Amino acid sequence: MISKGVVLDMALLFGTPNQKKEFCSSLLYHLKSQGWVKIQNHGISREVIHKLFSMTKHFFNLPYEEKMKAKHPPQANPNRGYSYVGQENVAQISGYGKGKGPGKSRDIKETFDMGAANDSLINNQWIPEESLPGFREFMESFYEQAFKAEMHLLSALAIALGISENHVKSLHDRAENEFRLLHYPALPVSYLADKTATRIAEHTDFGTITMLFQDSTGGLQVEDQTQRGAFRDIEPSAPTDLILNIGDSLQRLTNDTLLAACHRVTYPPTTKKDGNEVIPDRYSIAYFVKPNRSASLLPLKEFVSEETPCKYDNVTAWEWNNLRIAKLYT
Ligand SMILES: O=C(O)CCC(=O)C(=O)O
Ligand SMILES: [Fe+2]
Repeated sequence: MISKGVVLDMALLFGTPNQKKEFCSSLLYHLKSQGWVKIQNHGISREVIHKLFSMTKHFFNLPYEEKMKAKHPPQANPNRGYSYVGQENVAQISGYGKGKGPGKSRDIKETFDMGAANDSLINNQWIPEESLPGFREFMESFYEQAFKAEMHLLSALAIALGISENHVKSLHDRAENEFRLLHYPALPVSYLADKTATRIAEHTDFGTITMLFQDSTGGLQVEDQTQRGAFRDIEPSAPTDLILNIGDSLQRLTNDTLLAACHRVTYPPTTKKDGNEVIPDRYSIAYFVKPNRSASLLPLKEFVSEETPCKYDNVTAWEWNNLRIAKLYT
C-alpha cells in the first residue's frame, strides 16, 4: 500500500473564512518546507483527468510518422509540438543555479508541448484531426480549465504571502503558459544503470508554479531543500491529485522567500537496480504557469528590505524563459 502523504483539500479555499485561512497557511507551510505540495478538489474533474491520461496514451501510441506531423522544431524555441526520444536533454541545464556545469545524461522520454489556443506570438502544432479525433478540442479545453485552477492557486498563494491578490493575478492574466504531455517508455533497468541515461534529469522549472499530474508508476523525486543533494520520492497517489511545485520565476518574485523545487524522474522506488527488471511506461502531464511575457521578474517590493536586499536583476518573464530553455535542444 502506497502512502499518499499530505494532500491539501482546495475545497477549503471556498469554505468559511477560517477554512480559507487554513488552506492558505498549509499551502505556504508545505511550499516553504519542501517546495511542493499535493492538492485535491482543485476544480478539474476526475473524468477530465482520466480522459487527459487516456488521450495522452493514445497520442504517444500513434505511429512515429503520425506524431511527427506535429513535430517540434529542432531548436528549443518555439516550444511547441512533438519531441521524439533524445530530442530534448534536460541535463544540459541540470547544474544551472547551483554554479555547476551541465550534466551528461540523455533523457529517455518523448513529449508534446502546447500553449494557449489564442496565443498572440506562437501557434500550436497539431496532428491531423483524423489521426486522433477530439485530441485538439480536448487539450484546448483542458488548458482553459487548468488556467482557472491556476488563478485560484495564485490567489491562495498571494493571501498566504500577504501580498495583493489582484497584482499577482494581473501578472498572469494573459495565460502565456505552457502545457506538456510526457511519456517515458518502458525500458530494462540496465539502461539507466551507468547513469548515461535517465528519465528526466534534475532541473527546476522556469515559471511561477507547475501543476503536475502523474500516473501510478513512480520515480518522481524532489531535492530536499534543507539537505541539498538528497532526493525524496513524490509517491504516486490518486492520478487526480495535483502536484504543485515552485519554479524559478516565483523564487525571483519572492526574493528567495520561496525556493524553486529541483526535481527529476528516475527508477520507481521499488525497482531492484541490479536485476533484469523492465521499468514500466510512465505518463505525466505538466502545466507550467508562467507570468505574462512582458512581466518583470524583479522581486516584489514586499520581499525587499534592508535585511533582505534585492537579489535579482530586472529581466522579463520572456527573457528568463528563453535564457533557460536555450540549451535544452542542443
Ligand atoms: O514527469 C514528471 O513527473 C516531471 C516532468 C518535468 O519535470 C518537466 O517536464 O519539467
Ligand atoms: Fe520539471
